[in-house]
Formats: sequence, C-alpha cells, structure tokens
Amino acid sequence: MRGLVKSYGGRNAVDGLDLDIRRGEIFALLGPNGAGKTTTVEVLEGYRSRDGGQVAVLGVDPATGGRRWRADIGIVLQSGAGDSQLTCLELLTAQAAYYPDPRDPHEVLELVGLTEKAGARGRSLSGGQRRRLDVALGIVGKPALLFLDEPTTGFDPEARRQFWSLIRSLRELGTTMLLTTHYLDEAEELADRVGVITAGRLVEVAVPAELGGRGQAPAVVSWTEDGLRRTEATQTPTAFVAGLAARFPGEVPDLAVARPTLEDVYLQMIGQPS
Ligand SMILES: Nc1ncnc2c1ncn2[C@@H]1O[C@H](COP(=O)(O)OP(=O)(O)OP(=O)(O)O)[C@@H](O)[C@H]1O
Repeated sequence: MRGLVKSYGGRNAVDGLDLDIRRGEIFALLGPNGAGKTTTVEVLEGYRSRDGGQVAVLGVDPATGGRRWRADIGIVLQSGAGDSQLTCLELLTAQAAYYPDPRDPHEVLELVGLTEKAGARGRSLSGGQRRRLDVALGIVGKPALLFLDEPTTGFDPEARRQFWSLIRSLRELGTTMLLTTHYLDEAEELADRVGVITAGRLVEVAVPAELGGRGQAPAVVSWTEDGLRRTEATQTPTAFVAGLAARFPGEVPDLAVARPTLEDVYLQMIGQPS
C-alpha cells in the first residue's frame, strides 16, 4: 500500500500509510488502541472503502476484488461463529462449499486440534476452542493470505502456545499472514517483521530483534552487593560479568543480564514509560 488514507468525520484514522508485506511472511501490526490497525486491515480485506492511496492485495485492488480474489483470502475476525447450532464439522463443510479448492474439513480439524470436537456444536466449545474453530473457518478455503485480528485474546498460556504452533505450521504450508496483536511476546514469537502504527502513521517496520534500535541497545547487568541491588548498562556484558566474577569468591549473588524486550522498545516508541 502507498499513501493509504481513511478518514472518519474529517479526521484521518489512517494517515498516509506505506507498507509492503512479502509473500510467505508473518507480519504483525502493533499499535495502541485506536491507532488505525483494524481500519487498515479492513481496507486490505475489501471490507472498508479508502479515501486515498494505492493498495494491491495479491495483485488486486481490494476495492474491486471479485469472488476469485476473495477466495484467496482468509479472515479470522475478533468474534467468530462460535455460537452456532451446527457442529464444527458441519460449519466447516458449509464454509468449504464457498471455495473452488478447499481443504478437507477433517484435515482442518486435525490442523487446529479439534478432531475430537468434530461433532460438538459451536456453542458447547470453550473460548480457546472457539478461536480454533474461527481459525479453522478462516483457513478451510486454503487462503494464500490470512488476516488474524487479535487471535489469542482470552487464551490460557498453554492454548496460546498451541495456537502459535498452528500458525507456524500454516507458514510452513506457505500461507502469508497479517496479524494484529496487543501481545508483544506473540509478535516476537511469530512475526518475521513487525510494524508499529500510532495515530494512523507507521512509526517503524523491522524484524522484532531490531525494532527501536533494540539490537544495539546496551545490556543491563544486575547483581546484589553489600545487601544492595546494583545495575550497570554496558555494551560489553561478557567482559563486565568476567570482572564481577573476579571480585566475588563464588557465585555473583542474584546475577542477571537483560536486554530490552520488544515490549520495552515498543512502549518507548509509542511514548509510554516501560
Ligand atoms: N466506523 C467508524 N466510524 C468512526 N470512527 C471510527 C470507525 N472505526 C474506527 N474509527 C476511529 O478510527 C480510529 C482507528 O480505529 P481502529 O479501530 O482502526 O484502531 P485499532 O488500532 O484497530 O484499535 P484497537 O487496538 O483498539 O482495536 C479510532 O480513533 C476510532 O475511533
């Protein structure tokens, strides 16, 4: 997209966004509430009109994308089809019928770990299982591009890890994914690149390890000495720790070496103290 603009009531919610997402990558769009992530994603999905700029998704302008283009796109919305009276298998089979070359619904259930729930109705599933069903519905059409809007909100830690592994298997199958998330650890785990957006503008695009100059940031060494917690920011933590080790007879008490996390640099970028 180039110069994407979307305004509501004369105010630009998306204010001139340039962004390229590569085939086969997982790209995470990060930003505070109201930054313009959902608006951007909805323009890309063809669900929202734009007020300016050029956009091509799989080579097609979403404003004019037809059935064939739509069949190549999968969408996992924030709230899905979990309340249905139909069973998981019935829902998937019905959804698959809309696509020219769908995945086998049984295979999809296996992929998302819901094989045992094939005959269960949507409304009897737990929150995490419903999200899996949402993903299953998003991928049954074998999309080349999958949009995931805050996919793991409300998951327990184990379910999140299982979900991440599902997303990685989809990447291995060649699916390009655009993810929005408020979980920085999720972005770090999954994304090949992240983009930070605030007030409708893109602040930076980088691999997670390099965002906000993270790769060059000093390490913080901390330890306890004479009953006090001490810290030292250093570009040469190995030499510094070697120096500490020489000063202490045994273990350096409570020794830790920390680098800024993705959350630290993100909060700094959006102007919040970490
Ligand atoms: N249909 C609408 N009508 C008017 N204003 C809207 C509409 N949709 C979004 N906005 C405004 O546009 C801005 C961007 O909203 P958007 O939903 O894209 O943000 P977001 O980054 O997805 O936020 P969140 O993290 O809370 O989901 C906000 O100020 C929001 O109030």
